[in-house]
Amino acid sequence: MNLVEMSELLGIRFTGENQLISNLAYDSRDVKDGGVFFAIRGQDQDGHDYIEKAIENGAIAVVGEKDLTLSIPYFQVFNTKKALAVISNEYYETPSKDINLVGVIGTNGKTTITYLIQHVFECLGINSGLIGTNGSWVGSKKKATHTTPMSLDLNYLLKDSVKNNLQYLVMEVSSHGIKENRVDQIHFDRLIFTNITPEHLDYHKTFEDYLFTKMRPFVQMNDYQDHRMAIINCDDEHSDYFIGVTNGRILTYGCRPQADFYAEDIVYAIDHTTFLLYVKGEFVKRVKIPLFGKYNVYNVLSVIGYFYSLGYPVLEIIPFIENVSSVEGRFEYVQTKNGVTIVIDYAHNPDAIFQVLTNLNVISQGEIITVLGAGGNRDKAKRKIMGNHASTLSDYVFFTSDNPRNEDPLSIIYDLLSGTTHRNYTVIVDRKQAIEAAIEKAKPNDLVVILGKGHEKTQNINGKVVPFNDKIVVEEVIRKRGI
Ligand SMILES: CC(=O)N[C@H]1[C@@H](OP(=O)(O)OP(=O)(O)OC[C@H]2O[C@@H](n3ccc(=O)[nH]c3=O)[C@H](O)[C@@H]2O)O[C@H](CO)[C@@H](O)[C@@H]1O[C@H](C)C(=O)N[C@@H](C)C(=O)N[C@H](CCC(=O)O)C(=O)O
Ligand SMILES: Nc1ncnc2c1ncn2[C@@H]1O[C@H](COP(=O)(O)OP(=O)(O)OP(=O)(O)O)[C@@H](O)[C@H]1O
Ligand SMILES: N[C@H](CCC[C@H](N)C(=O)O)C(=O)O
Ligand SMILES: [Mg+2]
Repeated sequence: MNLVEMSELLGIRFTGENQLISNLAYDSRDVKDGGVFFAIRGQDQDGHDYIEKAIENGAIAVVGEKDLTLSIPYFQVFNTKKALAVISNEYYETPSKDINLVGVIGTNGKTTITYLIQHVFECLGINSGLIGTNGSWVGSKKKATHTTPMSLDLNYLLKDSVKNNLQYLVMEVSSHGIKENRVDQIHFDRLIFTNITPEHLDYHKTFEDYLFTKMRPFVQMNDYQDHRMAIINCDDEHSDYFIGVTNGRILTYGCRPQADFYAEDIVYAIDHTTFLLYVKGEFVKRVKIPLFGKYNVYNVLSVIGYFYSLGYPVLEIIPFIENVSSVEGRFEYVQTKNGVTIVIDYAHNPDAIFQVLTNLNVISQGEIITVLGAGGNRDKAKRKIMGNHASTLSDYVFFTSDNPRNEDPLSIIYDLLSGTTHRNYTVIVDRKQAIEAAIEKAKPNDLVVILGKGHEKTQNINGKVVPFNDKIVVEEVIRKRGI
């Protein structure tokens, strides 16, 4: 791509010297000789302040929102993130068109579903890639900075997937990703809707904005592939909105007979769940999944629906799902020699906490001792409800820290405590000590449920990122106590 071509895509008249673009960057530190720098107004910083740095690093042009006169060509646009999505899509030759892309959208379940889908592809011997919270895999493993990467990084990963001959790519689509224009221009072949419950209201301000943001890709998909299809959880109270905006074919899943993929008679155990599966009203079989809880039945139904939509017989897919291992940080558990079960799970919003704890109450034979914190610099409204669920659905709670970031850890904990209805808790700010105390308190048959951080390997305290992993802490405590 050259500057003239870029200007045409941006709808801006350009009469300067035409030059070839050698790279695109939205961070001045990533600009190389011959590159175009996209200046983004951020929450903490303003990319426009780094234009000089970008020029020093070799930028030949800048795209930005402010009214500026520069020593190199400057393209003023209304929204730089939107411009970056358009340009990076063209720069990489619309790679999303050249791969079967499935996007998973919803408050909870995205990482689990994407992992299950990739596992099934692997079992089928089909090359597939994955982009999500726990990293991306498009031929080689890459660490993720975001669940849904910036448009430029996403288009690069998609191009890489095409180059690596991946036939399918499954990706998590976060509401931040949609609102930050990271998935503009992306051609989804399938979309899965999991559920929507309040989350990220610090960013979206209202639940309606969160809902309409999540609906956007379903509307966007109407402009693209003819064989598009959406797989929608029809038990979610907002599912009609998603069904309503989708022009393509729709498959539904849920625990009501009206659903195309329907589960009933769910039986729970710590290490598995079974349910009767019906497809389009026909009984298929009792399915046994090595995953915990009703919410995972929903996740599995969506995966069955997805493969059905691709034309795979359901009975061919089920055995693969029945032999899956658990997703890192999602309901991973150990049983100690003294009969205590310790669960590590990524539940970090009200609905996830509610789901995990209500399901655990069904199987619990002793007490439930929960360890919970809430993220700093994030949605404050959810904390009270999280605290309420933890205290009403557990016998005892250790309220602690979970990435306080730049907030005072104690004030976050006070917000959690404001939702408690009785005094069945202790506050221990240090997460390691809280985990130790919870395990120490547990008697045989009790469940220790450590929520919120799942797979995370670090904790952000006072803006500093320090190594921290719930699983390693648990292993250390077990070893130290010889239990
Ligand atoms: C709300 C949000 O998404 N913020 C994103 C936003 O950050 P920001 O607006 O604060 O950026 P900033 O740090 O102020 O910098 C502004 C610009 O200056 C640039 N810059 C900065 C320094 C420099 O030397 N040179 C330079 O050019 C930066 O690259 C940036 O483009 O733009 C940055 C990239 O330009 C992102 O890294 C950042 O994501 C932050 C880290 C983040 O935490 N996002 C989370 C909330 C998020 O997106 N989460 C969702 C998952 C949520 C879920 O489902 O639970 C996700 O998809 O990951
Ligand atoms: N379908 C579901 N409905 C409600 N809760 C779920 C569901 N699936 C998983 N959970 C809960 O949510 C937690 C996070 O699950 P998962 O990582 O799959 O979701 P996610 O949508 O990818 O989350 P994130 O937006 O943080 O990336 C799990 O650890 C579990 O507690
Ligand atoms: N994608 C979510 C992850 C939250 C995980 C939890 N441990 C926290 O830090 O709040 C976010 O960035 O808001
Ligand atoms: Mg995720």
